[in-house]
This record gives sequence, C-alpha cells and structure tokens, in this order.
Amino acid sequence: MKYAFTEIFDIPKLTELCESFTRINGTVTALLDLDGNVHIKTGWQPICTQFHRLNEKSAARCLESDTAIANKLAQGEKYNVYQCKNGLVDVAVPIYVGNQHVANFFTGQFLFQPADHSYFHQQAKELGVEIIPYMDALKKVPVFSEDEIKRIMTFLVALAQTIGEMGKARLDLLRLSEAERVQNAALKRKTSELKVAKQALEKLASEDALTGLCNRRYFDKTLSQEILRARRYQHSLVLCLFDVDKFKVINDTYGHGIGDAVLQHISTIVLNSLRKTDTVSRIGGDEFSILFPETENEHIEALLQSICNKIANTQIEINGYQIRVSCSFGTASSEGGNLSERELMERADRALYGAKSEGRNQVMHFSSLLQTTSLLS
Ligand SMILES: Nc1nc2c(ncn2[C@@H]2O[C@H](COP(=O)(O)OP(=O)(O)OP(=O)(O)O)[C@@H](O)[C@H]2O)c(=O)[nH]1
Repeated sequence: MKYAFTEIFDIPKLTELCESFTRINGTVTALLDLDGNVHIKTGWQPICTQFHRLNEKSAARCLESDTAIANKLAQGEKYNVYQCKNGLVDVAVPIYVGNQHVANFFTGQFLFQPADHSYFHQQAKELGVEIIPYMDALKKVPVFSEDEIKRIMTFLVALAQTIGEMGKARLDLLRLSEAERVQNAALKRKTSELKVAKQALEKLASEDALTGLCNRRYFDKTLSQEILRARRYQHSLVLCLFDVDKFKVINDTYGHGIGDAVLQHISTIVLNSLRKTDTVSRIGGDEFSILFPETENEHIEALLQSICNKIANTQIEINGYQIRVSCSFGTASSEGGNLSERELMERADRALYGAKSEGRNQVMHFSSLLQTTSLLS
C-alpha cells in the first residue's frame, strides 16, 4: 500500500476503544500490520510480556505462533483460534481495506480450561525462568468458555470489519486529496505559464520592435493615466517630444539600415540617462517622447540639455562609418493636470517645432517659446 499504516488508521482512537474493551472483559488486544509491527497493544498478560516474550526460547515460539496464525488468516479465514506454542490461546481476525488484507487484530493470552499447573511448571523449568513469579503470572491468565469466546469473536469480527471500512474511507479521502493536489499543481503550473505568456504578450504589445522602448500605443495609454493622476493630486507633469535632426539625410547618405542603427543608439543614450519612473517611447519614425511624472520643468531642463549634448557629442560607429547626429527637444508642463492630452501634446510639439526653427540641437520649453514669440511680435 502506498500510504503508511498510521495514515490510514486512527491509532490513538482505536487504542482508546481497545483499552475500554480490555477494561470490560479482561481480554487483551493487539493490532499488527502484515510486517509484524505492533500498532496497538492493550491488557497484555504478564506471563507473555514478562516471560514468554522476553525469554529467548519462548520468544522464538511466540514468533512461530504469530506467523502461523497470520498465515492462516492470509489464506482467507474469517478468524482463527490458535493454541500458542507456549500453551495459551490466541485468536486473530484479519482486517481488509477494500479487498486488500492489511493487518490482523488479535486477542488471546487466555485459556479455555483452568491451567494445567504441571505443564506450566515444567515449562518454567525448561525455559529457566523463576518458577514462583511465573506461576503467579499464570494465575492472572483468564479462563474463557468457548461460548464466551464465540460472543467475543462476533464482536471482534464486526469491529475488524468496521476498522477496515474506516480505513477504506480514509484511503479514498487520501487518494482524492492527492488527485486534487496533483490537479492543483497542474493548474498552478498552467496559471504561471499563462502569466508568463501574458507578460510576454503585454511586453510585445507595448514595446517598439526596433528600439525596445515603449511604443506609441503604450505612450498614449500612459499619457492619459498620468494626466488623470496629475489632475487628481495637482502634480505637475512634463512632456518632452524630441526628434532626430535631418534624419532624412542620414537615411539618404548611409541607407535605411544604418538609419535604424542610429535610432537604436539614440534610444540607448536617452534610456541610460533617465530615471525608471520616466517613460521614454518611440512615437513615430524618428520621433520620441519622454513623460516625466511629478516633475516641474526647471527640474529637468539641465537633464534634457545634457542628453541633447551627449547625443550631439557622441560619434556613432556603424559598419565603419562614423556618424554624428543631433536631436531637438520640445517640452511642455501640464500645469497641475489642467491641460488635456491633446493640449499638452500640441504645446510640446510647438516647442519642438520652435527648437527646430531656432537652429535644432537644443531644448525648448513651451513657455520660452511664448516669450520668443512675444519678443518677435
Ligand atoms: N531608418 C529609418 N528611417 C525612418 C523610419 N521611420 C521614418 N524614417 C525616416 O525618417 C525621416 C524623417 O524625416 P523628417 O522627420 O521628415 O525630417 P528630418 O530629415 O528628420 O528633418 P527635421 O526633422 O526637420 O530635422 C524620413 O526620411 C523617414 O523616411 C525608420 O523606422 N527607420
């Protein structure tokens, strides 16, 4: 059987039951599995525990008796009454779980007739045990009539059957919960596989394939969320749009493939210069955006200027070509979330256009664009 004997049988409960049985009629009980392990033992007679089971010679006979009685039960007997090799009577009943014989329930260590003193006296001598204590232990051995034993056996057979049925119910429960465990583990595995697949899918759906930055779809979603957040908490939010200067020339001069590699270089420079909370996306061909949540424009002016310088000062080497590019940056603040997405985009776009008009390779904020415009007008 796959499960331990003690998992299937409630040994403490059965022990309580056997103890009361012993208290009622003085008979002993024992529950042994088929490997001979004793799981329950109540009311055992001192003649057995202190003499027969301890003395080497008689203990060998105990084992012989136990084996003989167990073998009889293994042949399918309902119960077996057995004259043990040390002169007492033992009775055993098999316990079946389903149709599997798993244990034997014993009673015994009694006599059907008053003890033959001369026989036991002789046995004590043969075993080499002290005669007086041995004969005192013999006096404690109960004598039952065959009728009494028949009544006891009727009870024990029913008890053994009940124990077997309880074991079966427990076994079914164990098998069921194991099947459930296996099913749950499979379900858990599937769920985590699905989670990984979903994450991969989400990443794919939100990532720009060329640069690995966030894509336009993700940017649009994040912009609306950030606008809402800025509005709710009256935080400032800065949107920066930037675009590669004269990128068409790069494509026309070196080819589209090299143009792609340039976009990748620029992405890496920008990404490495930002905090994790800032979202940088590629929103068009050579057009990018950065969202700076909970940020005032004056806090990022220097940062954007340094990114602008870094791009312009980096000599990009691709396929033996040494290429220099620059970018123009336009920024706009959401003014505590008071602007709509469209308004914020428009302002950043106008600032970017302003940076391009002012000679490219620079950062322009929407507010300074207004000053420039008013100075000009
Ligand atoms: N290599 C490459 N080029 C792209 C991609 N998407 C768009 N482009 C090109 O990028 C160029 C963008 O040019 P524009 O933004 O119109 O102008 P520009 O040359 O960058 O000049 P300014 O923006 O005015 O400084 C066009 O030639 C597009 O064909 C892309 O995925 N890879």
